[in-house]
Amino acid sequence: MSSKKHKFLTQIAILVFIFGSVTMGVLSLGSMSSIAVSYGENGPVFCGLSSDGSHSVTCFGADASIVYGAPFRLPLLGLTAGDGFVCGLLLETNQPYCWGSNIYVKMGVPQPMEEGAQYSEISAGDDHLCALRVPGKMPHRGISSIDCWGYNMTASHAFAGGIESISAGSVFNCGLFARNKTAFCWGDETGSGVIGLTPKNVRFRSISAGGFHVCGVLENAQVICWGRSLEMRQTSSSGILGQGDVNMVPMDPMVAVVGGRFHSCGIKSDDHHVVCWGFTLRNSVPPPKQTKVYEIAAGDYFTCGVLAENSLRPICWGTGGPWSIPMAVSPGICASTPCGPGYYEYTHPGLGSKICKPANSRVCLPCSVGCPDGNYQSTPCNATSDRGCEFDCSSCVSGDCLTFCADQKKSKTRKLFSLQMPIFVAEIVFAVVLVSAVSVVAFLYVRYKLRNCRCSKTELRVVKNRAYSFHKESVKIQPDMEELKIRRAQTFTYEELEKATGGFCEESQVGKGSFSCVFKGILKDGTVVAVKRAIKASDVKKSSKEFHTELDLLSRLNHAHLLNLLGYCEEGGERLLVYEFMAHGSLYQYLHGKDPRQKEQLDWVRRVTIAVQAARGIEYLHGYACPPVIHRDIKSSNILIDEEHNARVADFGLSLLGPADSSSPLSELPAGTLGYLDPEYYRLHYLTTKSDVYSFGVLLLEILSGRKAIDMQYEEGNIVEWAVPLIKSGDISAMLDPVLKPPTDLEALKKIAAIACKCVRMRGKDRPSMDKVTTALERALALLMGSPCNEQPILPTEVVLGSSRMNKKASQRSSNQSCSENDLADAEDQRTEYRAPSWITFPSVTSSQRRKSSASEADMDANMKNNSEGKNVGDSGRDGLTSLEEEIGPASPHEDLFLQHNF
Ligand SMILES: Nc1ncnc2c1ncn2[C@@H]1O[C@H](COP(=O)(O)OP(=O)(O)OP(=O)(O)O)[C@@H](O)[C@H]1O
Repeated sequence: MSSKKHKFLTQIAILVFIFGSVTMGVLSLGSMSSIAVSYGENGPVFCGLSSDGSHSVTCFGADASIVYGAPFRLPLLGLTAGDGFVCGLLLETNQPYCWGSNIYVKMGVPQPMEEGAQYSEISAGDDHLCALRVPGKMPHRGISSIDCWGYNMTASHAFAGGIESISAGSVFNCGLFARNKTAFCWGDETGSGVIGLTPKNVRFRSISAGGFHVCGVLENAQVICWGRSLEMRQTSSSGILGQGDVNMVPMDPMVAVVGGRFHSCGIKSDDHHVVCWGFTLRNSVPPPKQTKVYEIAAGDYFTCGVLAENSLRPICWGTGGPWSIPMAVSPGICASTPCGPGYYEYTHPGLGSKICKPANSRVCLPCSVGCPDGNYQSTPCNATSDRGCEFDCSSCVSGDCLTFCADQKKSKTRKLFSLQMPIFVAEIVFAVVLVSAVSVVAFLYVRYKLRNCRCSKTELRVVKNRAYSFHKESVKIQPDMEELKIRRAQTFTYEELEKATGGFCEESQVGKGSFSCVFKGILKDGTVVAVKRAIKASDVKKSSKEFHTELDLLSRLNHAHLLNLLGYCEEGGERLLVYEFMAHGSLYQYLHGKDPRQKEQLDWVRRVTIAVQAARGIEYLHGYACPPVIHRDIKSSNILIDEEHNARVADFGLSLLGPADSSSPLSELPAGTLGYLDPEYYRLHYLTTKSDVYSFGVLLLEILSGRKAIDMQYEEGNIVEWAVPLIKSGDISAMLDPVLKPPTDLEALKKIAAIACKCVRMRGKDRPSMDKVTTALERALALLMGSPCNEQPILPTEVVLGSSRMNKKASQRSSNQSCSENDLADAEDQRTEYRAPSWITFPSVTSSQRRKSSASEADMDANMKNNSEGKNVGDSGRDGLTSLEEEIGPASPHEDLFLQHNF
């Protein structure tokens, strides 16, 4: 092979490899990107690769050694930056070239570790640079090499398995394995405190290191962060830093994240807007609102992005950097293979594909997932363009949407008018003539009929009264109609839903409940939905109440683990609710369905994850909805599993709005499902949020044992009566689902069983509140997933939930503290420490509302202090079901009514 050809093929191989890593959107403090932000004594410097295809770099900022040292004649593939220096990967040789002033990193090409070594990606930390070697150039197959230069870092590292990308933090580095997409980190653990916290067995799309933390985008596009930034809370009291905790990640799905010193920013996947969290310096410029970006890169306290518009202008925020950057930069790094699934090829309307120099190379950008609120997807993402979204004119909320729809309506009307004017006029004339003729005939007929009619005074009064009562009725009807005008739910016609479900045919039926049948349907725009059709009940009033309660509740509630109501239809006695379709049915189907393989699929981690997610949904109903909502029918058939295998709490048909003070009882006729029903509520009609806690406890036992709540094929048919004594005797293996192999360490499941026991206590006030249950379950899940220590519950919790929890004290506590303390008790002590502020997790409620709710729980807890909360599960003799009569008195006279109602 000629050397020219060899060089050409090598370059293709390099570009192919680069494509694999770069398109994953790994940009950060030091990762490679088309833009980079350096920081240090002289302040931040922005560098960017030109968008004209020259691959030349230009820098802006106060540090002259970087601005004037930039090798603008050398074409670069990508950039990365550290403290006082910037590096680029040379397009021709695939070797790093650094410039600026940092005594630890050599300027110019860093000495290659091996003669002729070529690199696919570079990433800079504070005082070091790491580079990932091109696999073809490595001596051993299946071994990846990463070379690092700089302070305490100069070494060549070999890793078993392909590495997809690397990202450098302040004094550490992380990488992502290509095969199983798990993260690994190495470097100075004492200085960073990040390495030991790296989550195991968690699959990432991309990771991105910041100063002392790392954030990663999970496969479901949720972001989790881990690291030591919490300790900077101390620094904040000195007045240097603003508030914020980088571990408290917004719930929004994202396509990319970057890490700054103690903050991170991400690009939201539905609208590509920037979202930032964590510490920022006081008086810093906030991140841009409602601004779409293609790419972002962070320095220490300064972050920049590339505007997603034709100008491709950089935009920056934070502290101290250059604000005006008069250049157009490339929206990403050039790759030589076609964009893979989930990516599209960027084309600039003016420049076309001139952005990339190597022949047949292109910039691949990640497809957006979903559309912003109030929009629907009009076109899917394809090889050359992102998905398109259009305003949904049937559910306009924003001003933009209203203007757009009004304009559209106007232009449609104008078009229609000009095309159909003559027909229209003829139709109107015809209609007027017809209506006049009918009116005249009707008038003459009525006059003829009434000619001999004389009303008595009594008759007149009756007529008057009727008129009055009609008026009264219409007055009463009005608010009901108003009630139906729900902000988010859309109205559907019966015909639309009939079509969507193939005429409600048997094949499309996916489930049946006591009040309804559930059908799978496909709407006109291709959205797959579940249509819940109310069974025409003889007691119409009751089912109407169900219908309206559910509508009202669902349209107001908003949480990742609640089932979203999309719309409704009420026509001619038919009542239908339209929900998101849950591709994997219900937890009940998994646990007790006919196919035993389904049950096996739910391994322990999956089961506990579902429990945690369901707990979060219920916790939201209790603690964040205002007034609190009591579900009243928590059971496995109401826990649905979505496409991504996340749990969603469904069926609010039996929900009641709770009293504002969640500890005060609501006397209602008991409703719910046998086996899950809180004995206190059932017997005394004493309904609080703790009734849901009881049902949730039963659900936990069901998840652990794989048994139904009531299963008459066993001698002991009631799950609580069977499982609780076994757990209390310490024989947990006897109650675990025999279908699954028990985990090697039973500790986590023991903890969950203990939580379940507490939930099913006889007295509501002795049961933990849902937020405590959630926290305890999350800690158990962390343990199950093999977190290094369950003192750090953030990682697996975040991993699974993609949500944010904060752990104020975790980093302050000594690391040698026991990992096996009673979790629920711990959780109770640290309740406030793990609580994410409501604006992140639950945007529909204010934190003050949350605090109020927590306070009322705290009051309750104070009363409970002398109770069994602090006791070991095993020593609470009063928990036994045999003490039911003694504890809550005789059965209520309404018991029969309850049975009729439910069964
Ligand atoms: N959104 C959905 N997507 C997919 N399947 C669903 C959806 N909603 C309900 N189902 C299926 O339909 C079944 C019946 O649901 P439904 O809410 O009507 O009754 P239920 O909760 O099982 O019983 P009950 O009404 O007696 O409480 C569920 O168990 C589930 O299998």
